[in-house]
Amino acid sequence: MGKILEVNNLTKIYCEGSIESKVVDNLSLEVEEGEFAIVMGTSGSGKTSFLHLIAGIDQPDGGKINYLQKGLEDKIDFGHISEKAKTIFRRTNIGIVFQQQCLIPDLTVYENIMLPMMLDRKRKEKNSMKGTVLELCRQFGLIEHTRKYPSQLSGGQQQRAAILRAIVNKPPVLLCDEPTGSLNSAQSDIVMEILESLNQKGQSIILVTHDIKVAIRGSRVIYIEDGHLEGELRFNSDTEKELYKQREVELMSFLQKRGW
Ligand SMILES: Nc1ncnc2c1ncn2[C@@H]1O[C@H](COP(=O)(O)OP(=O)(O)OP(=O)(O)O)[C@@H](O)[C@H]1O
Repeated sequence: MGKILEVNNLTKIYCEGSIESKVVDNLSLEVEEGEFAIVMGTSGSGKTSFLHLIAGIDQPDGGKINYLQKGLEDKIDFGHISEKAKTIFRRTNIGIVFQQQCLIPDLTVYENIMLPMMLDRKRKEKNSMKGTVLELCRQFGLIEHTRKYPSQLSGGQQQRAAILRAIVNKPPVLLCDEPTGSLNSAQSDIVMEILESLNQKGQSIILVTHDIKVAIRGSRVIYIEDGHLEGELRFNSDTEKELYKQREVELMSFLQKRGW
């Protein structure tokens, strides 16, 4: 497996009046294909700002974000391509899940999940798109809810629909910002099981969280402090559930050393 993302000296500065604050400060890191990278750090350390930069939602003030296209030598310098090229690239290569589900209220679950496929330039046959959406809903427990509107679903069901919408175009990278932040622990568990099962099938994931129980489902924890990479922890690749307790102890010790 090769690298899927390279971030070099990434910088983001916000200005309030004459005061400049570097919220992402010369941050460099790499993400491997098939990795489940967890981003942690104290509140205000720059996690969401980092995610928004690599998602192309915000423009960096310095540094490079290279997405390495599967099977191609070419790198796409995501921080320096036009807005139009970025939108097209993002539509097929990056799935995004936020804490608030951001489903379109006037569309059914089925229509919400179908939407990225409809927008995809390489329009597929309508029947095959329908089959893909229904199969995903079947696999992830939403098949009985496809005709409902988001307001008729629980928070956990809405988040499941948001994840399916994010992955329906099979993006090489899935970015998640606190995807379980508004869910109770049972709903959070279901969402994490879905993300884990996607990752086991090869989906690369970068996920921001404060939650230790969520973080131990990943393969690596990237710790951000004051906008820069302060440390990393790699978990044993074995995902047996009995090992989660061990991971939790490891992670607690890693975080405590950083004053978390
Ligand atoms: N649009 C903006 N304008 C000015 N300052 C901003 C903006 N967005 C974020 N910030 C500031 O940047 C810093 C980093 O914010 P960010 O949301 O990235 O942190 P975070 O680590 O995700 O925090 P949390 O864990 O609380 O969500 C904070 O001090 C925040 O106030």
